Amino acid sequence: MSVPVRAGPSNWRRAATLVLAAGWTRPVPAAPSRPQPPAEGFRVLLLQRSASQGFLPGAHVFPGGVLEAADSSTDWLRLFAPHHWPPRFGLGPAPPQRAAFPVLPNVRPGAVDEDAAALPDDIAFRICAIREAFEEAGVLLLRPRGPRPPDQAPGCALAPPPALADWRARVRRDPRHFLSLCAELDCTPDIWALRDWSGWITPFSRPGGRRFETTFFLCCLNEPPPVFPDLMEVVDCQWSSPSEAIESLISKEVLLAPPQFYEIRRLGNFASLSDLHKFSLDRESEGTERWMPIILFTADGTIHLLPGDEMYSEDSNFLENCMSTGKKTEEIMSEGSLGIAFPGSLTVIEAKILAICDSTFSFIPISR
Ligand SMILES: Nc1ncnc2c1ncn2[C@@H]1O[C@H](COP(=O)(O)O)[C@@H](OP(=O)(O)O)[C@H]1O
Ligand SMILES: CCC(=O)SCCNC(=O)CCNC(=O)[C@H](O)C(C)(C)COP(=O)(O)O
Ligand SMILES: [Mg+2]
Repeated sequence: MSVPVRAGPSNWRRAATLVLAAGWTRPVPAAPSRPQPPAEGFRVLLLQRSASQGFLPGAHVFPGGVLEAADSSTDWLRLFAPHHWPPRFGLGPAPPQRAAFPVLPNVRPGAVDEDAAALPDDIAFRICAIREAFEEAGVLLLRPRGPRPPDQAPGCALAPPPALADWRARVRRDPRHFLSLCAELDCTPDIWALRDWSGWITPFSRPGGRRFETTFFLCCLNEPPPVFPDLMEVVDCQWSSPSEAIESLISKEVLLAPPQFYEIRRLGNFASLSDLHKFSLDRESEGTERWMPIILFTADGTIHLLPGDEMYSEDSNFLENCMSTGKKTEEIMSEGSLGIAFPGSLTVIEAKILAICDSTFSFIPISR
């Protein structure tokens, strides 16, 4: 095993993304390719990125993007007052910080002026995810200003505002306008509907490659809201059950990057929206895991290793480097060195099907 590339430190972008899961009770139209309704009873929103995007062009992702200074602005305090205030804004106790590999350098260029007063990250990243869902998909996760409702049932999105296109253009031009939109509607971002879910750090792939430190939230909605792709950053959308999304990946109808693939596989463990919702509430006190895949270049392909894989190494060297091997992907897989001995992992057959994608994926347990 060698470590071929030495690179300068990456330029980290802090980002947030939102897994929107909606109960699905509508009759599914019979289509020859998909005769069966999904077993899961819920679907997740996937947005197709424009082919002209600099990062993951054409891929299907959850709504999300980079944290803007406006998301952390203390101007939000006036809107949340008098019902909610720092540090938790009614979110409940802060989840424990889990010791995590890797520790990123504490350099956060561009995102937030560290000298200025700012909202706590837990709030700012939620506002970011909600703003991005509005910008990219026209989905408005707001709730009327006022005390938090006592129950924690799945939420619902607000109807899109009249002049959606104007507001969206304004917010895209200047993210501070998202606060103006909320004020005009006498609402706040529904930060309480978002559950901490996971975190993903873009692996090192090449010097100067784009790297994100992305916080993933889950939001369960009783019903799928209408979606209006912005037709710029995002060109298409679909509500897919986890099994439909994986089928589409295997048949190459969609391209999913490892974090989206892994999270969708994991969502496939839940039979209903209420199971998923209950799970997301129950686990909140445990804190989330934040993972960085390590890219392993084989003689004929690429493998993304994940924590738990036999070859995964918690060595900070791999923060800015890949692994490489002279062996072929098939050989590595047949050696079982990707953690396929773990119970609940993808079967070798599924793994081989997935290997026809440009990258293969890690085969650690996709468990709850
Ligand atoms: N009309 C368009 N077509 C393609 N990409 C667009 C676009 N308008 C904005 N984008 C890109 O979408 C990204 C914004 O993503 P987000 O707001 O979700 O963080 C930016 O990418 P860059 O980061 O490459 O500039 C931006 O350039
Ligand atoms: C080299 C191959 C890869 O990088 S695979 C991993 C790609 N994904 C991530 O790094 C983290 C998850 N990313 C996302 O959810 C989104 O891509 C995003 C929200 C960071 C996108 O941000 P954008 O500003 O481009 O909309
Ligand atoms: Mg985006």
